[in-house]
Amino acid sequence: MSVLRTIVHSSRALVTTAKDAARFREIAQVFMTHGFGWVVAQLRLRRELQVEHEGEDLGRAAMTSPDTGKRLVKALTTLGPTWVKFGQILSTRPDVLPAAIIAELQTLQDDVEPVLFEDIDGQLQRHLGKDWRTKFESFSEAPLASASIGQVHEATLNDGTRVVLKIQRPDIRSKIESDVNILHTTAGYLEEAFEEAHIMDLRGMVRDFAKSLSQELDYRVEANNMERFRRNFADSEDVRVPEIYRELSTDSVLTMEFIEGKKFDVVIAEGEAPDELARRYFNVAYKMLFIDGFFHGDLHPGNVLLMDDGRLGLLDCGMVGRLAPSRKDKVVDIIHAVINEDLEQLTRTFYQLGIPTVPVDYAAFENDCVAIAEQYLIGVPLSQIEIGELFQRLVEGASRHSLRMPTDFTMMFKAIITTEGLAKAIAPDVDPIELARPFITQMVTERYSPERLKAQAIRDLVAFSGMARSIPNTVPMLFDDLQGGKLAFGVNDKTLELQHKAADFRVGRAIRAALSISLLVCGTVVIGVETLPIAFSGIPWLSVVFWSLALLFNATLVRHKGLLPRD
Ligand SMILES: Nc1ncnc2c1ncn2[C@@H]1O[C@H](COP(=O)(O)OP(=O)(O)OP(=O)(O)O)[C@@H](O)[C@H]1O
Repeated sequence: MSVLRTIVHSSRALVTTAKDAARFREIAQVFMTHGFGWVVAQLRLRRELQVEHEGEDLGRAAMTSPDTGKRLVKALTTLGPTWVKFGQILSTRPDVLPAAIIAELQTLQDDVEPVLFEDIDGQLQRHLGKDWRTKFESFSEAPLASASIGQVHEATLNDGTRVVLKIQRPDIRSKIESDVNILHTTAGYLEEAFEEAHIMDLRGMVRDFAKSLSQELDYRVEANNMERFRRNFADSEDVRVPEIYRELSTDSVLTMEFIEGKKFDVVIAEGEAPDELARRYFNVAYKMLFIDGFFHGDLHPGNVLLMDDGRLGLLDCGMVGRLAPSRKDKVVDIIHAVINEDLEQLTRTFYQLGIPTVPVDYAAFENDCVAIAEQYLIGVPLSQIEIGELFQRLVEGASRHSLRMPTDFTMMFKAIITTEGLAKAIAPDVDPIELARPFITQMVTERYSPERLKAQAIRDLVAFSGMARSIPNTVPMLFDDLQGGKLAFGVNDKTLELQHKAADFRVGRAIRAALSISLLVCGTVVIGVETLPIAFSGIPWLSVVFWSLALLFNATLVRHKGLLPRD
């Protein structure tokens, strides 16, 4: 099993191998040289790795300065593709790093040497066969582009079709695996040394990162993504996704249709774009996000081409995001709340989406989020609402209350920020919310469509009947546990503490629900008894007592402010 996959499936830091040790030392040295000696010192690794302290040390206090961000960018660029990509992922996490550093990380670019053609030739022989040249009428040995994982070459098939081949650098897989291994080990050390790293589940972040890199390293995944985009946009006149030539593609070589066009960053720099282009771009991005729930994870201007016929050519589909239907419902709630300036609903939905790392004080969280949302929404015309920035600030706000956003949502927010930024750069007057309206309407219609409601009702019924069947067994067990004192928890770990509190809360709720139902039933039976000839004048009062007790138990169910019931 590859190291990347091991990391994806393992929750413990791996002990680095002897081969990794030299690289580990090199990485620590690079960070020290760029002013991060204090981190290495805090991890108590200086002596172990035998690294020397060179130059100025920025110290922890400088964490919010742009200079720290610039130095971090230099260190990551020096360390190569894995670290550049991880930096790019961190740049989408305002809940993890201060805004000044995020702004610098957003400038991270690959800075790589092209691969020699003899190495490319070796890769093509290994993957397409020794006679690979016979499969092409012509093949351009000068690269069209050289990126961190692969190099792109132009070619012509024997039937005259223009194609490009994305060919992986020969040694990239093992280099990335070794670096991710080190990154994972370092994340474990950082979690032990810094509480923030622990709260943010840095190892979990590295695991997600390893998963997405292992997908980027397998070009068959990119081919699948492209084919899915092609299906989703089969009827669209707005977009063109390159066709894949499967017989000339493997996990390390991707052969696809050549898309002739001008990159969006050039279009923007030339300043010649009509509003219609921004509209097209929004239509494509909104359909991916809101209708398909399957979206391009990196729709920056370098990955979009403007074709001669006005269509948009989509490139680099290795990283994609997904939103399940239930998540899309939350997006509807958020946008609905934004349009209606309903700050309470906006806050509540963010809370429901977040993953708490410690028990959350909901009232304080709500105060903070409402204050943030007010700045962006109240009195601001719809066309001028900066929705991406609002989400970013809300994610930051949530993190101050130890609420982490799930990865699919941070990816979605990043996609919205990129879309908004790009479309505004093309046409500053375009109104993103107005353009989103038809998509939101369609999402709402789908959400309440008879088919969806019927499917949901069936799912609820199945879940409810399962629960009803288990009540006769679980309620007596819960009473036994309660009497035996097994429901008392004594946990120090903050994350576990929360989970246990939530479990405790659910168990308590189940018991109170069972008791109140029993009391209601008792009250009703007693009323029934009262109607018998041997009526006893105290019985109606007995019923009132039972019902009042039932009410009292239920009232306690809704008093848990800090742990609002989640869905
Ligand atoms: N189908 C295509 N048609 C025309 N040009 C293409 C096509 N695919 C890629 N290119 C060119 O190659 C460049 C790099 O391709 P791509 O963005 O897919 O690589 P990358 O994913 O950035 O590489 P890496 O994953 O190694 O960072 C593009 O910016 C574009 O100029």
